[in-house]
Amino acid sequence: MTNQNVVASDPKSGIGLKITVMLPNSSIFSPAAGAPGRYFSPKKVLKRLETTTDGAGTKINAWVDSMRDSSPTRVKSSASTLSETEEQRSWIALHPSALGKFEEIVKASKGKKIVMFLDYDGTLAPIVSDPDQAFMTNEMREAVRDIARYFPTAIVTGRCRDKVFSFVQLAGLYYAASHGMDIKGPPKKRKYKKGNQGVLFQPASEFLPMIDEVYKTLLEKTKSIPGALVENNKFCLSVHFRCVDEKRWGGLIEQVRLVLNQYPKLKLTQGRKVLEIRPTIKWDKGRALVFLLEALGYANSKDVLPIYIGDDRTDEDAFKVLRDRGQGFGILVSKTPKETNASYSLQEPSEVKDFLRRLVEWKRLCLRPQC
Ligand SMILES: O=P(O)(O)OC[C@H]1O[C@H](O[C@H]2O[C@H](CO)[C@@H](O)[C@H](O)[C@H]2O)[C@H](O)[C@@H](O)[C@@H]1O
Repeated sequence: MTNQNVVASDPKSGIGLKITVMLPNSSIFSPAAGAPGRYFSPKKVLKRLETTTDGAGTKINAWVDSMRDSSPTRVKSSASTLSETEEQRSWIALHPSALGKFEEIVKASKGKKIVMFLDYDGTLAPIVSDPDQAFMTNEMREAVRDIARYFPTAIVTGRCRDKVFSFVQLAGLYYAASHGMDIKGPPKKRKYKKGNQGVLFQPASEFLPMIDEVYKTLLEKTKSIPGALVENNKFCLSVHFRCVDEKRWGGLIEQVRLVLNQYPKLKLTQGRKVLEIRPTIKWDKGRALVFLLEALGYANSKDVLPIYIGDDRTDEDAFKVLRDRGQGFGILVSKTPKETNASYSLQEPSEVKDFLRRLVEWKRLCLRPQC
């Protein structure tokens, strides 16, 4: 257990109260309580302190609260002092539209090679309730294909590689699937050894049998929960709760936690209405981005401008890498203010498509002889 500061605002007086509460230590996943700048009503704080626990002592209610927040964590500044519009305005000032600041972005790329990193769900394709139906539009496919003609481009996704390829259907890209644990380059690259069919890195291969076993167990354990869906992403698993009645979220997380208690080498994280199970190895989308930059010959290079576009909590690892390196830009796809390490924002996949098209147009103009 650790002490954490939670700021709760009294609904009547509107006064913010700073309360120190004990929260479970979790190397697996820290529910959002106590995150900087987050505000909770006293009722919500008390709810968090309820003592429903699973076998590992983790508070189920804290998980359910966190599941409600979804991904990434919504910014909730003091509701009593800031209206939603003001909140939106101050967030946009910090994370302006990448379309509005397009000139600023391309100016920063002067003398540098742009490398594009694109998340899939929520970025290239809109969020839908059935994960098997998350198709991207043909217009988006064309925009990605054009982008990849001018700039090295990688799809960085939690999905398994075959699945995301069946959606994207573009061969000339890098694919960093299963949250970056399955990285493959374009097929005809001679740069990589013959025979490896373009596979560059699979840091979690030893976990395959375990992931498969947990997949089967979770299918069994969750089958009585209507709407619950377990997706096998090869090196990781997704347990979807988008179609599960909120009253049953507690039961679902309890089942998942009970199974995972038997597998200390797996960890649980959270995405958009999804629980994600992954090996505890130190690998994420941020590390995959660094790996790909190195594979492309840009290790420690100042001549590169990586641009990463994503919408999810897992994309924050990549945004953070860019921020820490002071290199390139993260662009968060979100309509609402969220805690993020991204520099810019776009509202939805259609804006992502517009941004990609503008980059292509700009590059074509630059390649003209008079430019
Ligand atoms: O890294 P990503 O490409 O963003 O993948 C993250 C997860 O995306 C998918 O789930 C999300 O999209 C679904 C379809 O729109 C939606 O139903 C679900 O609620 C979202 O969480 C995918 O199904 C997961 O396996 C990925 O981990």
